[in-house]
Amino acid sequence: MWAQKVGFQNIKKVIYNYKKGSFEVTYRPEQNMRPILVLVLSILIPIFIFAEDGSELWLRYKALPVALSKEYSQQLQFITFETNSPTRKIAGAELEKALKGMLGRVLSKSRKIQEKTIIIGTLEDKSVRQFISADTLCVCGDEGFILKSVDFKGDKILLLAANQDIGLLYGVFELIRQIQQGHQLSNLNLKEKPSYNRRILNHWDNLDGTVERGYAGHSIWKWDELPEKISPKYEFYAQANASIGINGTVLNNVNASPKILSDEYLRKVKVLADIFRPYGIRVYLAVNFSSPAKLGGLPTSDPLDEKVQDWWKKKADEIYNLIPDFGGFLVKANSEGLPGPQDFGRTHADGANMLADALAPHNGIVMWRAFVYHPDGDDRAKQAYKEFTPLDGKFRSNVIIQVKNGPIDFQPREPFSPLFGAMKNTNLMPEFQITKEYLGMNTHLAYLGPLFEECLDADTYVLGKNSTVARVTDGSLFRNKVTAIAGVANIGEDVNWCGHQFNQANWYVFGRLAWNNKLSSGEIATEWIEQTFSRDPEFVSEVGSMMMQSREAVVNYMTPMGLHHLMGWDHHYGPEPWCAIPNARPDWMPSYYHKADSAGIGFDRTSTGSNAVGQYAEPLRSLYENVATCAEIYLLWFHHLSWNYILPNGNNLWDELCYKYSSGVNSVKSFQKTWDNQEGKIDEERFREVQQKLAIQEKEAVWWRDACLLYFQTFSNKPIPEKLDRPIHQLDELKKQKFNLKNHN
Ligand SMILES: CO[C@H]1[C@H](O)[C@@H](O)[C@H](O)O[C@@H]1C(=O)O
Repeated sequence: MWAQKVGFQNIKKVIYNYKKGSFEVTYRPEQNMRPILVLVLSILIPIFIFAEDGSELWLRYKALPVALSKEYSQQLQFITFETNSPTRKIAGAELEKALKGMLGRVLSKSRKIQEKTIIIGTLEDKSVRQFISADTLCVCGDEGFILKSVDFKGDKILLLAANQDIGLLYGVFELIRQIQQGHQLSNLNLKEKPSYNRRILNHWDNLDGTVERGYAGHSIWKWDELPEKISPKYEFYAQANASIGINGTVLNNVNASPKILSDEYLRKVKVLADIFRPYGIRVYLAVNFSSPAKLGGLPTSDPLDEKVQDWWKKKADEIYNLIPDFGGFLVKANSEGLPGPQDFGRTHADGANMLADALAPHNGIVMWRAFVYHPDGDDRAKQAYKEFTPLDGKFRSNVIIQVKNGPIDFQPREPFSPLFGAMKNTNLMPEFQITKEYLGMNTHLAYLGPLFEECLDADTYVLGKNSTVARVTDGSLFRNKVTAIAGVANIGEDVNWCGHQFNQANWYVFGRLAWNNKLSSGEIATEWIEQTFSRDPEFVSEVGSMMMQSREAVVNYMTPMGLHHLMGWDHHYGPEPWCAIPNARPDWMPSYYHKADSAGIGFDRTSTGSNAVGQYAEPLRSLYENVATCAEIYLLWFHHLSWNYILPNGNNLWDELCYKYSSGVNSVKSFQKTWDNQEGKIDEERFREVQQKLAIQEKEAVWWRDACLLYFQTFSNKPIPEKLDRPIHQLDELKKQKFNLKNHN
């Protein structure tokens, strides 16, 4: 009836015009209701389709409170900025869009410098040269910038200066951030230079569109559509990355298909590289070491074979012909069944150097992963160090060894990998995992800022005190020319990009720490919340504190006190501490790691155990070795302790484990309350989505607690302390449950 009244029966088709941002309606002959219809559709349908969903990430540019907006509007009225390059155009457009959104106005372009102006440019711009010298700018390097308030005829104006256009784009994003957060512009005096030269996302995206350990849907790279069809997401991806300083992306999985280097795929890669270039983002590819044989048809892929070397050289030439600023290769070799130089009796250095020689004429680099372990009977945690330290100094200068933050595999908590600092004559870069393979994937809320920070700030002591992982890898300790940091991306084609609204914060914090490894994860959380959700001080403080506790909560309900790898061996999601598959690799089984028995629990890595402590520099080695000085967070990583072992707080080990698991569950319950308090402060859609996920997280935290405590209790034979909640599950039932990740996500 109603539809008939407004004339819906007359509509032939409705198309959304992306460029105009409105709907176009085609009618059948009678068009008497046309104007009303257009109005109704243009208002209602966009609201329905484009309700808040997280797709804009942190680039929302919401209107600021009137008073604040007025204040900024008074300070900023004119802009002097020649937007004469693709990067400058992007920077100019972004600033305009942001100011329109936040202040409801745009700046007037002006060539003449006058009060209330922002001047943006490099030393090529006369307006900038008036205020700054090459000497002052040289501290910013190629990508940094200076953003400061300068005196002008008794007034203050803003200056954003850089050596290169890309620095201007980064500076514009910084200025937008400052305004979004309501900071005073008149006191601004920022001199920025990124901590690492290469700040790279690693996509574990397969060519068939699936993503290894990806929990946000399929890959955003549409290989079957490229090079002809270009998704609008590619550009938004570049923009989001540039906003946090990421300047490189490895497009494909480290478990690499040789096909990525085929002519067909390189043409697709070129299209992406062209889109990313003005955003300062270089493309890199993960390569399969057997490509010469598998793709090129050679009889071998031996790195010392001249034909193989020649094949790689020609391949590099072909790539650089298409993509002149191609970044280089990422290689997973002789790891988890992948081919590598050891297949031919050669070393990692032989393999990496061969590729490095092919890339060197084009200034490309090789990122060679140190994620290696073999079921050889020795402690898995020791293997990368054992395999790589003898090769120190043997790698070419354009090779960098990519080392996971911990010695095992992206666990909720691990001590830092002992390789950091142990190879003083080799470039080394940290690899973090942004996708939360072992921390609840797209369901659990866990902000990884504190995890990344814990590793970067950890002191390796290799050159005495303050030899942190950050300084070991960013060139400040060993003066490396090639510096880099990588994060395994959590991006997919889900509407909100990352599978969980709060997973966006992990992409964000990775980028911000890669840009400046001295920032604190708490500061970054605040920035992210203010841009993504709200500037309401109560919201920021409550949600910020929830985020800051969230990773520790996961540690507590999954793997407290240094326990690790208790997850199901294949899905890595839920608890399976009992898992023992006959004939499977022992180092994939949880029992390999917890070593629970009637005497106690934990992995003895002291000098009388596997002696993994021996790989750390003094005084760490002794601190870890001695149970009395080993930090409680790493206790069961380094020690096998009796259930009766008494901790400094007076609890025995069993009781303390029970308290820790319970406290993890209680934290999640408190997160639920915190979040419920925020109702009405943000849009309904994202509010409900997070609320529902927290409810699942609470259930699963209880699942984790019960599974681990009930199972370990079969060894400890001790009761759960009186004060604590009782398990709600039965161990037998839990063991029988067949967990299927596919049904879960
Ligand atoms: C790409 O493979 C991954 C594998 O899926 C993952 O379970 C493990 O964490 O690490 C591997 C790696 O880092 O190479």
